[in-house]
Amino acid sequence: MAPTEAGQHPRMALALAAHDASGRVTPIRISRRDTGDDDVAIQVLYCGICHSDLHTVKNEWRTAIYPVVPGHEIAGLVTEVGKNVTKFNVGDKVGVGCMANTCQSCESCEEGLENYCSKITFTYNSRDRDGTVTSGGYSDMVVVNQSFVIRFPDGMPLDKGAPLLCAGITVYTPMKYHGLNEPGKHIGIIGLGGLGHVAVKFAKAFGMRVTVISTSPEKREKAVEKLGADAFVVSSDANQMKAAKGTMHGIINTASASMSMYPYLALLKPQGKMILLGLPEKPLQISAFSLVSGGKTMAGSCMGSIRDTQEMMDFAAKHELTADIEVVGAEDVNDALERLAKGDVRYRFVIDVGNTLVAA
Ligand SMILES: NC(=O)C1=CN([C@@H]2O[C@H](COP(=O)(O)OP(=O)(O)OC[C@H]3O[C@@H](n4cnc5c(N)ncnc54)[C@H](OP(=O)(O)O)[C@@H]3O)[C@@H](O)[C@H]2O)C=CC1
Ligand SMILES: O=C/C=C/c1ccc(O)c(O)c1
Ligand SMILES: [Zn+2]
Ligand SMILES: [Zn+2]
Repeated sequence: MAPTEAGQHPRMALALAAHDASGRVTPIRISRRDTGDDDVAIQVLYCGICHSDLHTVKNEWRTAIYPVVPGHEIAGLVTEVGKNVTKFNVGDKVGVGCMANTCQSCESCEEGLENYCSKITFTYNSRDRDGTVTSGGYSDMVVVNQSFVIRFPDGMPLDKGAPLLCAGITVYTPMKYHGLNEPGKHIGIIGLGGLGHVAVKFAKAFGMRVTVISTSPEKREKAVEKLGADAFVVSSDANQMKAAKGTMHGIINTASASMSMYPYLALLKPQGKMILLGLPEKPLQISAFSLVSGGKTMAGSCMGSIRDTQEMMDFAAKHELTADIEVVGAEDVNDALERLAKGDVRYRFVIDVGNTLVAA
């Protein structure tokens, strides 16, 4: 299908965009800004397919600004740098996650927690400073301010490393800031998908006991044998949930759909913490008693800072920790999005942009 025209910047790029809430994308020509003094231009080689992309293109969060070019687990090569850019050179292996700009002056930005900036611009589907809408990494090139570009450490592959730029940092951050990275502690991971499976890998790298809590019994064998989970609990099995009751110091919730929190909070020890990462379309159901009795905490966590993202990538490279991926061509992205909606991926789709998103 011939790409359609769109965009207000001076140079053209190829992309895949959603034009409605069907959950499908089609080829489109978009425009990208010229490389400014503080910008890095990147040839996109790989881009992960995060469930947030699916929530967005299906307008489940009611935020879609169509045409939406999703993609925020971007990996590629530097092709051009602005005159103020000193940290990167042409040919460098780099990545871009979910942030493309922040105000750099609010309290959060001042604290180095720009992921909580009140004026954040996301890499995709987000109004930028110049009024245009950001287009993400389902595209053959991106232009990003140098402050939001991550260096790929030596030995970290672009394809298996791309999902760490969102899934990786999103699970790493709460483990770091909520003391859920201490050897010997017991952590539960709800949802064995893109975020969930890298959460298992990071938790094991931190020396923790890990229990996967899943709606999919068929995921058990690989979770234990391949990912190294110490235990696997099927959330619909009352006996398995009862046996795990009150045993976990913390739980990372990556579920992409709504659920009743009661049975999951019961798995926490007194004063345990449930960290919410999943962003389901519908609200979660929770009763006060399930938090109050036991003095338990629920906290949200959003992506992570650029500094922590670089720290996470370096940690992952040192521990040879990468995502388990299924590489798809641009022509198969719609099938991948359909399969993702059904949980039929082990555990992250990654688009081979460099070899397959090419002009017809
Ligand atoms: N807070 C943040 O900064 C970020 C949030 N997100 C959000 O995190 C969520 C997960 O993203 P991602 O890992 O890419 O998604 P995936 O689809 O890869 O994984 C989600 C997992 O949730 C589980 N799940 C699905 N439905 C239910 C249900 N009804 N009850 C319990 N578990 C369920 C499934 O695991 P299983 O089969 O094992 O049950 C599924 O594999 C999304 O909502 C996404 O938007 C993503 C990135 C950043
Ligand atoms: O997949 C990454 C999405 C992160 C995200 C976090 C918070 C929020 O409000 C979003 O719109 C996206
Ligand atoms: Zn994401
Ligand atoms: Zn700010």
